[in-house]
Amino acid sequence: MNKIEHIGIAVSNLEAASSIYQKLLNTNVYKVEQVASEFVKTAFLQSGPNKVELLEGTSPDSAISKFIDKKGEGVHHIAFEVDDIKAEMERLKGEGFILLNDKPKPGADNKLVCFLHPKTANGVLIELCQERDNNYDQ
Ligand SMILES: CC[C@H](C(=O)O)C(=O)SCCNC(=O)CCNC(=O)[C@H](O)C(C)(C)COP(=O)(O)OP(=O)(O)OC[C@H]1O[C@@H](n2cnc3c(N)ncnc32)[C@H](O)[C@@H]1OP(=O)(O)O
Ligand SMILES: [Co+2]
Repeated sequence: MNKIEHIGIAVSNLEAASSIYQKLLNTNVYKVEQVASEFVKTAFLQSGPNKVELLEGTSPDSAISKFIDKKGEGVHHIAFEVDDIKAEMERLKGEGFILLNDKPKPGADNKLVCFLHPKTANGVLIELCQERDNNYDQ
């Protein structure tokens, strides 16, 4: 596990939240990306080594929409950068963590991702992120 790759924040309105975080971080959104498979629209900001991912649900069934319905807006997950997501998934499975997807899946910002259930990480949803290079076999 390398550095924190991003902090995911669940928001009800991506544009309004982007404007707030642009003021807060004194930088502009560098990428807006829809991840249809996750039913989310994301906006990324980076200041120094700190990356923030704002997420709006695009369907009532979206994990983000359900999170906001239940808990309101706020910090949704912590993503860690990994060099080899498959190896890390095997290691963490062996350590008793519950993986929410059994294969790496495409994420935003050119990553392959896997999520760990919050109940196996003291109530925190954890995301593993590996840079998605072109010749990655799914
Ligand atoms: C991939 C694009 C992008 C990227 O970076 O590349 C993203 O980050 S996409 C982010 C959105 N996608 C996901 O979050 C996928 C993984 N999440 C899930 O599979 C679900 O959200 C899950 C399993 C965490 C929760 O499922 P669900 O909401 O259907 O179940 P419950 O509401 O019953 O929740 C079960 C239990 O977990 C607690 N919970 C839910 N979400 C979170 C959270 N984000 N952080 C901490 N805890 C969470 C919830 O409160 C329930 O707890 P309980 O004590 O049983 O009430
Ligand atoms: Co994320």
